[in-house]
Amino acid sequence: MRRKPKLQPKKGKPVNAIDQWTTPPRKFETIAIIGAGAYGTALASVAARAGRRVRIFGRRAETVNDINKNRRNSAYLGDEPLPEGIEAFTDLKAALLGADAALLVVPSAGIREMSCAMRPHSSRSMPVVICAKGIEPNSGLLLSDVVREEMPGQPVAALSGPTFADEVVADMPTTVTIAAELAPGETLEDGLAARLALSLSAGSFRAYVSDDLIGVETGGAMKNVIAIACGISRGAGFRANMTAALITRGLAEMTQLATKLGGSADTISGLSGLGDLTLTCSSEQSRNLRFGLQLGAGAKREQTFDGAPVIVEGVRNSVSVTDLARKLGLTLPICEAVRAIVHDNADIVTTLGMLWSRPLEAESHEIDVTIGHPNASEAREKIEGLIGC
Ligand SMILES: NC(=O)C1=CN([C@@H]2O[C@H](COP(=O)(O)OP(=O)(O)OC[C@H]3O[C@@H](n4cnc5c(N)ncnc54)[C@H](O)[C@@H]3O)[C@@H](O)[C@H]2O)C=CC1
Ligand SMILES: O=C(CO)COP(=O)(O)O
Repeated sequence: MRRKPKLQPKKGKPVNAIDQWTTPPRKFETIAIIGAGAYGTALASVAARAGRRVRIFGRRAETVNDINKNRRNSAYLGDEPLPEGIEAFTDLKAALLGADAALLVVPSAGIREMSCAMRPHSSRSMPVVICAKGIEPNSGLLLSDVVREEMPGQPVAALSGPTFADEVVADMPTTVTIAAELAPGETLEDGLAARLALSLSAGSFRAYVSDDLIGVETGGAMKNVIAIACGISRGAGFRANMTAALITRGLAEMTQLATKLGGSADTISGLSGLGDLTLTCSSEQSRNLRFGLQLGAGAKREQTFDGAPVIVEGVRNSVSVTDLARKLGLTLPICEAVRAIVHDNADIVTTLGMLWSRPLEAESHEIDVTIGHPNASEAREKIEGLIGC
C-alpha cells in the first residue's frame, strides 16, 4: 500500500486565522451532504473529521448501505475507509432533517432538479453550498443563481478548489476557497464563508474565504473546459510548450469572463481559478484531462472511458460558457475550440492550428490591440507539419 505522509501542524498562534479572530464565527454542527458520489463522500469525510455530524443523501440503495454497513463507498472510492460519524440515507427528507448547512454535490446538470427537491425539506436559514462546477446551459446562470431561483431566500455559498476526491477522502493535504456574498454591513469575519470554513477545516483540509461568489464559480466552471483542451492537445501529439500556452491563455479566458460578470481577477489567480486549473490540466487523475487525451488520440466522444457514464463537466460547460461569452460580446478562442471539437466534430489539428493563426494581439486584455497576422496560412501549415498531417 502507498505510504500516506501526514502533515505535522506547527504549534503556536497562527496569524490572521479564522479561529483566532476576535469573535470566531459559530460552527455549523450538522451538515447534510446531497450526493453520495466520489466528491460528496469525500466532503462527508472532511466534515466528519472536523467533528461535524454528517447526514449524506444518495440515490442508490447499494451505495447508502455500503456507507452505513461497511464504512466505504466502494462504487466511487474503492477501499478507502470512511471516518465515523457519517449516516447515509436514500430519503432526501431524512438526510436534511436537522441540517444546519447543506453541501450540494451532484453534477451541475442535476443542481436545478435537486435544489427544487430540497426546498420543502430545508429550513429557510440553512445555507446551501454549491460544490459542483458549472454554468447552466441556455440560461447562462451560475449555479448559485439556479439555487436562488429554486430555493428563494436560502443563503447560498460555493466551495471550490484543487481537490481530487480520492486524495480528499484519504486525508491528503487539500485547500479550497469558500465564497459567499456579504450582507450589507457584514464583514468577511462574521460572514457565511467564514462559518463554513471553520466548520470544515481540520487536519489536512484547509479552507480560505472569499466574498467573490462570481469569480469562484466562473473559474470552477471554465477550468474543466481548458483541461479538455490540454488533453486533446497532448493526445494529438503536441507537447509541453502547447500545454503551457493553453493553461496561460485559458487563464486569460477565465479572467475575461469572470470580470465581465462582475467577479475579480484576483479570485481567478487563486485556488478556485489558477489552483484548480493547474491541478486539472496537469494530472491524469482528472476526468476532463483524460477525456481530452482520448479524443486527441482519435476516440469518438461515445468511445471515451469505454462508453462508461463518467461525469466530464467540461463537455456541457464548453457550450454554456461559450454561449454566455458570445451573449456578452466576448470571444474565448480555446473554449470555442473545445466546443467545436467535442460537439461539432471539428478536425482537431485544424481547430488547434486556428488558435495560432489568429491575429496577433497584446497579451493583456486591458490593452485592446489586435495586429493582423502576417503569416496566417504559414502558421497553420507549420502546425500541421509539426504533427505530420
Ligand atoms: N470527483 C472529484 O474529484 C471532484 C468533483 N467535483 C465536482 O463535483 C460534482 C459531482 O462530481 P462527482 O462526485 O465526482 O461525480 P460522481 O459521478 O462521482 O457522483 C455523482 C453523484 O450524483 C448523483 N447524480 C448524478 N446525476 C444526478 C442528477 N442529474 N441529479 C441528482 N443526482 C445525480 C449520482 O448518483 C452520484 O451519487 C461535479 O460537478 C464535479 O465537477 C469537484 C471537485 C472534485
Ligand atoms: O474538479 C476537480 C478537481 O478539483 C475534478 O476534476 P475532474 O472532474 O476533471 O476529475
